[in-house]
Amino acid sequence: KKTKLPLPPGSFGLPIIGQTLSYHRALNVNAGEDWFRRWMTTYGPVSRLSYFNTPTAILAGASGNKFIFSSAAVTAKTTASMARMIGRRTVQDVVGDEHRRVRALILRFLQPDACKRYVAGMDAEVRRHLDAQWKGRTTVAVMPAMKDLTFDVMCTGLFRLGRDDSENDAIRRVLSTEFQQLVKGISVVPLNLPFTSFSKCLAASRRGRRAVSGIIEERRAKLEKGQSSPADDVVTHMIAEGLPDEDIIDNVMFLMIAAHDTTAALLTFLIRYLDANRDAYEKLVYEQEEIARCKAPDEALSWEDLSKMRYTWAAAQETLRLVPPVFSILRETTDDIEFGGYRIPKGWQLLQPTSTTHWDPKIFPEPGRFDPARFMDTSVVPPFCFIPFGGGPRMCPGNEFARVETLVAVHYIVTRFRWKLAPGCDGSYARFPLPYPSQGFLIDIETRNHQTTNG
Ligand code: HEM
Repeated sequence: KKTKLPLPPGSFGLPIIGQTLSYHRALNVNAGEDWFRRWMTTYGPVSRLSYFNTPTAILAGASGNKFIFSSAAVTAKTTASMARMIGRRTVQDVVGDEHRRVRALILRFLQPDACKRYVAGMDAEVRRHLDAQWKGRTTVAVMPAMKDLTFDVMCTGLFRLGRDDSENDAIRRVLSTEFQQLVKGISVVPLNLPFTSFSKCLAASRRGRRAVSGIIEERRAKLEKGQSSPADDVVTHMIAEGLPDEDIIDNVMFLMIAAHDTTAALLTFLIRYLDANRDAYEKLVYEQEEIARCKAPDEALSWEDLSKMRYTWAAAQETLRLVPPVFSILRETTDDIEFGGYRIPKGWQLLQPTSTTHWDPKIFPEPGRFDPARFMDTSVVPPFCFIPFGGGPRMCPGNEFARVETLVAVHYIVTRFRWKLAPGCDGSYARFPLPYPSQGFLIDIETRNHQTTNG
């Protein structure tokens, strides 16, 4: 329905370029929060701009979040670069009943009951990684190490790429290499010219898709021979449910992007904040040592152990507030909408920065301070203000998987090692658009003399 309401205030900037370059430049020097603050000081909480050559509105604050997570006239939107690298049939792209169906297929492997079954496998992966990449070393680049870890946890848990045969190891290596490249292209301008970084990402995407296609063939053969069941893993489940191969590939590619760098960023920045906040560090170590004390050497963590890690998860949530791996959420209007006294036409994008609530001193006093106590009782956090996993029907279905993985990893890191920022590493970071610390966040480590800890 057409209304007479005005468009939001703002500017579309220069043709084609709009505000894309200036916003991305700000992200690259970790000034995204300031960029939005300045924009909103000029134009107010509801404003317009041009992002990737598309009219875009910002609906800042809790009411804006609530609106985009609950309005029937708003749907998901993927950047053009993501769509070309990952595909156009991912759970994030499809809508309505199709979205519900694909999401339910994926959720079956991500809800708490499924995550319970992953704990032992995650435990083994974390120990294996710490033995291979931390033990005996004096310095560790945390982000690359966490990326390797979360990639392997995802392959083992979600995709059941076993550790027991060299073929699976080879597939892991191919996928890991291609995704390191792919992730660099998430929000670049999709210019497929020779030697652009985007063309390298597209080439990586093609190789990654071939590897995923190989996994599908192998899983289909097993299913047909009765050697596997749809309940075994998400790929076999999608095959059994009759999803076309191209859709399965798109979804596996999407899950691989969604599941590993985000959690790697959370773990890296949690380690960074614990280094800088000794009080929180001591509390968290105390909690983990109490759990370790009750375990036999080499006994894996259990689901019950995880339920005792309240302070650790509060510290992780505080990290997600301060450095959300996903800086802003993108949506699209499917109809004209009205919000805050303005009209936002059908087909516009909505760009929702998390920082407008995460860093609002009225919601989180002294927002720059790392204070896990804010999340010890989450019922006091006002609704729609803490949105690292998004919200509404498209809220991240991997939040429980990420929680379990984070708790298991932190347990072994803090009970087995001490760390401090390495000389010459300043702990700063940039966004591409995921946060990446300078030098990968380099730390000096020493092994703890742990009589009480397992592993
Ligand atoms: C700390 C880790 C993670 C963060 C911060 C995160 C954040 C997000 C955000 C902000 C969204 C968009 C939500 C929206 O549009 O409202 C999202 C979507 C999604 N995430 Fe995550 N995520 C994380 C881990 C994971 C993991 C481990 C998985 C899978 C194992 C996963 C799978 C997905 C999927 C499938 C979607 C699309 C959901 C849909 O469109 O219905 N994420 N995530």
